[in-house]
Amino acid sequence: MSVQTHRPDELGHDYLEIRGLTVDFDGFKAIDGVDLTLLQGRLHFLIGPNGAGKTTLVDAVTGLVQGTGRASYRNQDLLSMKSHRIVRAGVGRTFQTATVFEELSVLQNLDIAGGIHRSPWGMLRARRGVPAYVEEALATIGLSHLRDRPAGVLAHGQKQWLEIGMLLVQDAKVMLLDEPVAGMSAEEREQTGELLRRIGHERTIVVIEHDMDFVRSFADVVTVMHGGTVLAEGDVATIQADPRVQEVYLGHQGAEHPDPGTTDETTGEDQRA
Ligand SMILES: Nc1ncnc2c1ncn2[C@@H]1O[C@H](COP(=O)(O)OP(=O)(O)OP(=O)(O)O)[C@@H](O)[C@H]1O
Repeated sequence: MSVQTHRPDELGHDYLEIRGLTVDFDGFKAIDGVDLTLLQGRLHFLIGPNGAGKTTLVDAVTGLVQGTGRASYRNQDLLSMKSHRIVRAGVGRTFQTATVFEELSVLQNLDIAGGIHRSPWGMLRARRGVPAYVEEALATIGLSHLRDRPAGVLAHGQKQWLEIGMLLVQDAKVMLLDEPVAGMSAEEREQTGELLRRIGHERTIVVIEHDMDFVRSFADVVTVMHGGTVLAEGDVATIQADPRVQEVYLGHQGAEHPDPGTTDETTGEDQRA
């Protein structure tokens, strides 16, 4: 892939810049001096064997664990901010398990998520109709026809899309998604990839993923983590050809740590043609 010669802001892109990020759990460095530049408009995937530090990195950037170093977004250092302020600054995340309110309708889930930008007075006032930005999010995630259904009855994939919709109504410009296609059918995975492409033009999207098929289909940039550090970064072809990456996966061969070039980590199936 081409070498970056300009700062991202000189190119008019929004971006999140992580420098020297370290997370220390009682002397164990789960993240150890990570540098990453995550740029608007490119689907950026974070891969790596179990325990590589992917989720901890997202936890640190979103204020769930304390990190040192810097995570700069629009002239603010996220590492010095509380998690609710990070959300208000436009940085949102999803978790490995969906966190929607199951008894509430799809619409109510979105309305509550959008509430972070409304005043308490605005929250209390009777709402006249559905706000345009909620309608828009419903259409984008393809759930308009299910708007009045309780979120609990949604299919697994639809719940993940609702979570992405909740980030849309929060106006998250940076989205950090933790294994969004885990447990989805092939069709749902394809639809999720298309959704991320659609919303990714105007946003900085980072996806933690084990499903190498999904990574190959949709990644613009892949960062491989190992032992709390960045092992390699590049497009899919570059990553698959990198001997260090092959070593990390092949060196731990088995269902949990397969070769990224040939195996689907979620199924363990060999995908060589
Ligand atoms: N709160 C914690 N206290 C101590 N160690 C932790 C804590 N959270 C995570 N770790 C350790 O930090 C390392 C990185 O974990 P992390 O969950 O970030 O990895 P990961 O790359 O997301 O793995 P997976 O793909 O399995 O989700 C692991 O060794 C894990 O056991």
